[in-house]
Amino acid sequence: MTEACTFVIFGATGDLARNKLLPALYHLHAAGRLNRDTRILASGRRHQDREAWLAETRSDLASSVRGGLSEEVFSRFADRTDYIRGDLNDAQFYELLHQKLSEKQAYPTDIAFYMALSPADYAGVIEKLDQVGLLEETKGWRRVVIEKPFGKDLQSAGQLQSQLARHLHEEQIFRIDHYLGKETVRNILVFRFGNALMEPLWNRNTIDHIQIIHAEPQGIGKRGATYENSGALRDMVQSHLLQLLTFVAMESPISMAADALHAEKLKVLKSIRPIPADRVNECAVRGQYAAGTVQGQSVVDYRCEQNVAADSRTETFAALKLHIDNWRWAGVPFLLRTGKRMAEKQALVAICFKKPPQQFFRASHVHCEASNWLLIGIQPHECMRLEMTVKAPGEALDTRQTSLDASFRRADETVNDAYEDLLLDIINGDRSLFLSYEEVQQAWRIVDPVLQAWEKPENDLHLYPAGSWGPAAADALFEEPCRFWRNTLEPCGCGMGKS
Ligand SMILES: NC(=O)C1=CN([C@@H]2O[C@H](COP(=O)(O)OP(=O)(O)OC[C@H]3O[C@@H](n4cnc5c(N)ncnc54)[C@H](OP(=O)(O)O)[C@@H]3O)[C@@H](O)[C@H]2O)C=CC1
Ligand SMILES: O=C1O[C@H](COP(=O)(O)O)[C@@H](O)[C@H](O)[C@H]1O
Repeated sequence: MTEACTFVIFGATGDLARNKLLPALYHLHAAGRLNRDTRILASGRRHQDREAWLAETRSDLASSVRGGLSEEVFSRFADRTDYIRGDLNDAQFYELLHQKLSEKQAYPTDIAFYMALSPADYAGVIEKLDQVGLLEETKGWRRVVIEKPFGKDLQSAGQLQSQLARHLHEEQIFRIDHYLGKETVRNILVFRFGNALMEPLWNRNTIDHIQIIHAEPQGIGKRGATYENSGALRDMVQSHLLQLLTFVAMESPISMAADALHAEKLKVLKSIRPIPADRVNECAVRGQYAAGTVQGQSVVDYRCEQNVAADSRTETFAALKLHIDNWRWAGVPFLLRTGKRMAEKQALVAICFKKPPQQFFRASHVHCEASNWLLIGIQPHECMRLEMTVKAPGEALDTRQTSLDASFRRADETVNDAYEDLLLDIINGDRSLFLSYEEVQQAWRIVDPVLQAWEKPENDLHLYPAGSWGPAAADALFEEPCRFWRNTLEPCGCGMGKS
């Protein structure tokens, strides 16, 4: 049970709120994790009143919540909620909001403001909240949740940070990256730092390269206008994939407290070698989906999606090769890849170990010697799976791949969605899984040269058919012939024994 507080959601009619935040709050409510006095004040433009907003919310939840919607649970959830309609640019809206939040005993005085908005709106909303006194902490705490991306490049992130710092102190700012709330992602920390076995292997001596992959069959839905200003590099790589990289690559922190984690993650980001402007094409590949078939459904070109320019050069696919210049990782490429309208949903970290120094069993392999892989499946399948070479039964010394699975969930255990755990952290004031500004700044430093190069029309944009694994050009990021993208958790083709 958490302490009573008020959640004000700006953008409660948008994609994030409807698909992630409200389901997470519903689940927390259903599980008895929200204090009975906790209240949710949703705000948006599209719906006239609470009834209209609630009807849509009910229908959204009915199609998304685990185990199906319970009318009884929903009715009590609805009792916690209210809706306020208004335009973010209208000063009067904030007066109304202030009045509502001051209604006697209606709202707990500890308030979290959630910015489920386009990044361009954050600073203006915070300034106006301050103008009407809603950020004063005299009667209770005020926390502001900022969604990614924090700015659109290094310079705008700096401006946003200065604007926020005028109204908030750092402990009030929760820069959220929902990937850090995912169960397997947090398990990376336990797997690495809770097992003495892994540490001696976790470095350049045994690891050949590391892949961090996110693929999704979905397109951009109704987010065309937002996505056109973003693209895959800003939408996924600058935030989620680089954060995953920090968990995989960081040194052991002195504790799991926020400051200690931030410090180690920051060291990794600072150690990433800058990509020189004239070498972007060697280290980065961008793509855009063309019409195709995804999971049996025909889909249109990205350029034919709603609110997308007919000549758009926005990337829906990005792949990047990075190097970390430190003692542990020198010479180990980190390959990051994300795409929309890909063949399957797949988020995973694939760690490829070096091959044994002597190839005793070469004759038994079809394509090339097998490597050991550690597959960290984030979604849809959560796993920690080590692929090993073993002897195939029979007279000859033939080999095959098998896997050791370190399952971390019993069949009867359910797992919270990332947003559920992160919302609890916000209520509890725990910032360890939220980002420091310095981390955001470093992440922009890494992607900025690529963003700038991609603004130039002469730099390649590779079209890929929807339903594929992206443009073939991304294969060229591997320097050696026997390296390949791990698209799925299926055992890899190499080293499966004689065919
Ligand atoms: N969608 C996702 O899966 C994820 C999104 N994010 C981040 O969350 C943020 C929001 O994204 P998303 O929900 O997809 O965006 P949407 O475009 O779907 O939603 C934007 C919201 O802002 C509201 N809004 C816009 N302008 C105004 C205005 N002038 N006055 C009042 N309300 C306004 C809209 O209200 P209305 O519709 O009523 O006009 C809508 O509720 C982004 O920063 C995104 O990067 C992060 C993780 C995942
Ligand atoms: O932040 C974002 O993440 C989603 C993917 O999140 P997941 O938890 O479903 O993997 C992505 O679709 C969206 O474009 C991006 O803004």
